[in-house]
Amino acid sequence: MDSELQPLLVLGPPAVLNIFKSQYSHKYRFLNAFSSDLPLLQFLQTQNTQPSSVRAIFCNQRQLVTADIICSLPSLGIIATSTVGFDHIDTAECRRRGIQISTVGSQLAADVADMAVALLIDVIFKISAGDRFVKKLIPFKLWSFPSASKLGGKRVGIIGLGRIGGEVAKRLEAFDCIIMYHSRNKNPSVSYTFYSNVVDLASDSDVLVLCCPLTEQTKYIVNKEVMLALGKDGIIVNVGRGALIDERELVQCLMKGEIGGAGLDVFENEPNVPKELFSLDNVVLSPHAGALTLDCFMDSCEQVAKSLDAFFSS
Ligand SMILES: O=CC(=O)O
Repeated sequence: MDSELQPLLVLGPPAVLNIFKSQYSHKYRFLNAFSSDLPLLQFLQTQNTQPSSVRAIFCNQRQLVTADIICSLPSLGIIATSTVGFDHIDTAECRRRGIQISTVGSQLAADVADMAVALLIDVIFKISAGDRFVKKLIPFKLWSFPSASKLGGKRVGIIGLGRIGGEVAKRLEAFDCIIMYHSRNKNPSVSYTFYSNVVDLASDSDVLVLCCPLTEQTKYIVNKEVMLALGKDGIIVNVGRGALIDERELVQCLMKGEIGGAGLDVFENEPNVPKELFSLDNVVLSPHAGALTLDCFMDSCEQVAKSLDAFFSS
């Protein structure tokens, strides 16, 4: 019976939810507030649900879990996000209330790392640009496409050597890239060169790959100074969060040729993407799709389910 099911407030789009629903509808009553325009309390009323009966939220980065939302739910004990990043959740309010935040990991890290490498290869070898070129080709011009540079030997500065950054490093090592990194602390278990300063890392790198979480400390970690240090042939790949880069400056640097190119899976004001980037052949854009593989969805669902099980059985 419905009344025996745990209410689970869903704040995120249907893709992962639909998979989760198909597997766990015997346990949870899904309150899909993401598709509702109503304020939360009104929405819960339409679902005949008391705010105090909601102990868990299932979300992802497409909807903010604000202090207001958290405050409306007096019994909330866990926020399970099907993402690695949790910058969409008001962590200060969670700390204050002792609310647990659970995130997901390994499959997602692997897929996002693959996306980072794919974007880098695309920018370096001009694959998307070449595709556009061939499709509007006047045959005798085939050989006039600008040449690419090789990936092997490139010095890659990874910002954030956590799970995703570690996977990126592993993959790019196999391409004979030289790996360096910046993170909050030096990681004694890796031999890559550590930089405590991002500008220094950028001046010694051909490529910067952003993989760190977005926090107050990392917002705009790549600013104009960092981009100028990277230089006119430098490439930036961002699979972390858009606001890790000062996007306005990024657009300017790309348009003025102050950096060489960019592969971007994330944007500062998603779902908005700066239109100036659309006509740049040295820029490859992707719709925050690094973690959109079916394997990733399945794995995330399993991990969210485990966290919720542990929470409800404790
Ligand atoms: O963006 C995706 C994630 O943080 O998992």
